[in-house]
Amino acid sequence: MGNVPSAVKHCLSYQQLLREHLWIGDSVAGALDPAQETPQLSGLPEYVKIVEVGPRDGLQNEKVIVPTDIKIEFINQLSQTGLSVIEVTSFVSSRWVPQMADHSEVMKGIHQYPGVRYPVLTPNLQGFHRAVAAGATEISVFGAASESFSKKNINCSIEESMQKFEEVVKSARHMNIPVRGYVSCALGCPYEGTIIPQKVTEVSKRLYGMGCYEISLGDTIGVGTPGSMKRMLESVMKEIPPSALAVHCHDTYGQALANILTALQMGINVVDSAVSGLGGCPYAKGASGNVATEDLIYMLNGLGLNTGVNLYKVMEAGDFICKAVNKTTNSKVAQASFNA
Ligand SMILES: CC(C)(COP(=O)([O-])OP(=O)([O-])OC[C@H]1O[C@@H](n2cnc3c(N)ncnc32)[C@H](O)[C@@H]1OP(=O)([O-])[O-])[C@@H](O)C(=O)NCCC(=O)NCCSC(=O)C[C@@](C)(O)CC(=O)[O-]
Repeated sequence: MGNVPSAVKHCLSYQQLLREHLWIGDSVAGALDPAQETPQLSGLPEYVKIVEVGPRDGLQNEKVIVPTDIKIEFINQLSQTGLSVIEVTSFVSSRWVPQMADHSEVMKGIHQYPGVRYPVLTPNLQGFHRAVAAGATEISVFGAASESFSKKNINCSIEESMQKFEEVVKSARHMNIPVRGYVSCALGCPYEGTIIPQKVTEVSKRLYGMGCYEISLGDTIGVGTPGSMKRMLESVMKEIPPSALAVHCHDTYGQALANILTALQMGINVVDSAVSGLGGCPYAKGASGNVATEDLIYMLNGLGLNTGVNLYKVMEAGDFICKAVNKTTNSKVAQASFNA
């Protein structure tokens, strides 16, 4: 059984999972090649990059403050799963998001593994300078396609936010720091309801134009469907190539995996997710967790798509953080495996 984590060895469905060809990461993967047996759906990429947002999006809405050393251990465990991008924290106001108040300690405390990138969120120059001082080498700015959400989330209009982001991107460029751009409410807003694809396209284009290397389109409250995802992406892709886009799906209405599959079929190969389906935005009432990384990997493995991520190690990290925050996992795959 090679390097199988101990908690996973003991779950009854481990053998069953092996039979289902889910093991990725050692010789078993070579022996069982899911791609040979899995009929490929059309238009899918060969490789999918997962951006793990559990330590940031996953924890930011937790009411009880998670101790800094637990956050650090969580990130260190995730770093050993094969994930290549782990969003660590956000350099926002502790008055607005108390859970992220230890951003500098977390950033400084993690072990940075070779081959893993550790971006952080920065809403403005103040956050940017603090992030750099703490050792961040990649950042994300986070805008919205909804005026009301922008105001509630970062206390300024979309136009004002773009001006702040321009300053951040300019400073980041001087330091060769890559910047990712988020567009929240891409498929709906908790305050305005429907958001038209043209608005999402307009904001995405601004962020891409100012130098964000990738635009992550967020279904912040998880209301999208494959239909609305397709319509939104068709519009955004008129201005931005799919190679510079990512999707970020919350699972409130249980559509996240279907929405992600739609995006993959349209040529997108970067997907955000959070271990155990943790997550939610404090300023998006009713939003549930992100799509669970475990469930995403299970789907991608079943499609024969390469992620380079070890599902079992991700399940272990999920088990660790769920126990630490006293929560039951939202991942169906973890539930099925551990409860079988
Ligand atoms: C943006 C601000 C700071 C504006 O907040 P503000 O109150 O408008 O800020 P201000 O510029 O007027 O300054 C007021 C005070 O905040 C301080 N301040 C100013 N900037 C910072 C900073 N960077 N870090 C720490 N402190 C800061 C500043 O120093 C000052 O302190 P005082 O003088 O009163 O003691 C605030 O609204 C904020 O922190 N918002 C963050 C909210 C947040 O993190 N939301 C969750 C993000 S999730 C999300 O957006 C969705 C996403 C990305 O996950 C994708 C999806 O799911 O779709």
